[in-house]
Amino acid sequence: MIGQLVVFGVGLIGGSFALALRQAGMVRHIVGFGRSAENLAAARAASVIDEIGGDPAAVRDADLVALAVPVGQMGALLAAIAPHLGTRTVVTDMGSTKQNVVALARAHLGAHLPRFVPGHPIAGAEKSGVEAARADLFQQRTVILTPLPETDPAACRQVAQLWAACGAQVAEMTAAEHDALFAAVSHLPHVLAFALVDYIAQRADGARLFSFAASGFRDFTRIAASSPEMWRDICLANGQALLREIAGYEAELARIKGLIEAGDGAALLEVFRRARDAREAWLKGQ
Ligand SMILES: NC(=O)c1ccc[n+]([C@@H]2O[C@H](COP(=O)([O-])OP(=O)(O)OC[C@H]3O[C@@H](n4cnc5c(N)ncnc54)[C@H](O)[C@@H]3O)[C@@H](O)[C@H]2O)c1
Ligand SMILES: O=C(O)C(=O)C[C@]1(C(=O)O)C=C[C@@H](O)C=C1
Repeated sequence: MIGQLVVFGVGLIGGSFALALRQAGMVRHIVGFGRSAENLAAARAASVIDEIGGDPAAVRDADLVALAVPVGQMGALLAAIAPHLGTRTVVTDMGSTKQNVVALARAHLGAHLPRFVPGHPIAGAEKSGVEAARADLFQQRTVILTPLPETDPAACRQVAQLWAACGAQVAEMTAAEHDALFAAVSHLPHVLAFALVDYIAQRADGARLFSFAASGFRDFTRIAASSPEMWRDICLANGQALLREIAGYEAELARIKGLIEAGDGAALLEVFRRARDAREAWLKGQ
């Protein structure tokens, strides 16, 4: 049970974390900080938070500070809270990239670094803002923690217990492993979805194409409805790993293009069967 939780960024993820902890009876008082007064007022009205924060110095009374802002905002936020953190306060984040957040924590947290637990819930949606927050968002989902060699094991345990109370399974890996992995299975697909929609939208006949697009296009591009700011920040923060995955995908597309040019139906069938079987096996293993 934590007395005071301070959430920076009461959107889909920060709001869902607050709701899940409250529903689990794990928190007494929640203070929310944000950039948009309207979003914070909605969070207060929906009892996602108990209080709208004003001065970042309020973190001195917090048991846990959760950073759920776009990863491009983490540096300024860590710098703003660092001078005010109480010695017992644990800080965690929910950013989709980990090496940059860890580097920023190293740059700003000083002696407080061991009380920082980098994290990433592998759950979400294409929706943003507190209206999209749900108490059950993390049920049966994985949360990855990427503790540093310096991280206090007790702080790490506490964050893991809180995520478990939200219904999640907790896994640990290094920040570098995390960023390489999610470049392939999360960051690349988002870039592809945004790119496909933009490609169609920029064409002179885009409106006509959209008017005939159906469920295949809708399914492939659902995630292009995601927050542009969040995805810009992820692409910039994990650029190297993402560029490697884009190159790998380009090579795969070039192979398929070659098979179409050659009229090689047997080889196309083999690729598509292999992909369909791999997807089925992945879904069965979920
Ligand atoms: N959306 C997902 O599927 C998903 C999943 C896992 C992790 N994440 C990560 O969680 C974080 C939050 O994403 P989200 O989907 O909840 O976004 P969101 O847009 O729903 O919420 C982010 C909130 O942070 C606020 N904010 C932005 N800058 C701020 C600042 N400097 N100080 C205080 N508040 C600020 C915004 O006003 C917004 O309310 C991101 O780092 C994202 O990469 C997202
Ligand atoms: O379901 C979605 O809409 C998501 O994009 C969630 C998703 C992903 O699976 O790629 C997106 C980013 C996060 O960092 C974690 C999860």
